[in-house]
Amino acid sequence: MIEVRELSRSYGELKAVQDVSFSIGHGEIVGLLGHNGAGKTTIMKMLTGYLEPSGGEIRIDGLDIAEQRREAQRRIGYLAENCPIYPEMTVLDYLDYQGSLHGIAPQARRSAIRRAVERTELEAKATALIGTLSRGYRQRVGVAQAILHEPKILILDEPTNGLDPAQIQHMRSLVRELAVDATLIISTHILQEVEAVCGRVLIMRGGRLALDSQLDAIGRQQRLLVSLDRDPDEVQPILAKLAGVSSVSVLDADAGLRRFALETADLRATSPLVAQAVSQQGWPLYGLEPERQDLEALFGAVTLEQVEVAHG
Ligand SMILES: Nc1ncnc2c1ncn2[C@@H]1O[C@H](COP(=O)(O)OP(=O)(O)OP(=O)(O)O)[C@@H](O)[C@H]1O
Repeated sequence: MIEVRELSRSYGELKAVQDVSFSIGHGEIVGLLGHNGAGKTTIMKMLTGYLEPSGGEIRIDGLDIAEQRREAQRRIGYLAENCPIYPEMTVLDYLDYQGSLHGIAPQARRSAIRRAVERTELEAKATALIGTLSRGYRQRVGVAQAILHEPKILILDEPTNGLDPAQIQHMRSLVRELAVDATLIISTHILQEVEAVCGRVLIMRGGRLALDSQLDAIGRQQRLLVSLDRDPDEVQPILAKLAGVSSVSVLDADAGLRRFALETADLRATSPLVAQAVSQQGWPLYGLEPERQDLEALFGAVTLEQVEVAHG
């Protein structure tokens, strides 16, 4: 449904997005995560055809966005980060205007607007001026605009940004409801957002795709964290050769202590082997524990500068 191959975008010297590839199937809800400036909005603008890539290819439903931009855009609904909304227009007038931009014929527009207003629960505010609405309602107007032409793909840039907890709950249930008959990409830097609604996560770091994983696979990953006061050059050859250990990397370092992350198929079997090897070397063992493997831990690990020192 969405195919992205080696996508890049530079702003002058700055490489905002570099060689990003992924494909997203029908009905998936994908969270695009990353710190500020990681490249999320730039990717979304390219996916929606509003920004030209410097390199690479995007296909929407088989259509090359560079060659069939209009056709591709008909399949996409987009809530931009700071959704440009006209404060002096009423909700209905704004949706009518957006409907015309989406190419919906005047006779079909009325029922499309009614449906979008119902789905976003905007009935009570339909005749209000947009400038008088709370942030939560304005976001709903943005979503209503994005779903007017019933797109197969919805791209929402920070849909809960600036909302209060009740509005966030409402937006989350709306997103889940929209996902019943559309493919969704949601950009956010809020991890709970992704955990609450997404099935898969793409994590960006410095313009590159650092991780692409199903959320249910994340809990199953097995890593053992070992805290030592030794150099990676010293530790790596010893730990990497232990039975079951497939890689050893430095997770972080603090006050002379390094945490090494060991990938292993069997945490239980590997732990005593590590303790034994460390003790045989005469190294003090400052910590030995399974990694807390939730999205937060994973996000921290992949967005930190991670130093890979070995692959067994
Ligand atoms: N029009 C522009 N001109 C120059 N640099 C830009 C432009 N738009 C974005 N950038 C830069 O490109 C990088 C990626 O920005 P982008 O907005 O895609 O990140 P983001 O992950 O969406 O961040 P945020 O979470 O803050 O919205 C940043 O360093 C940003 O400053």
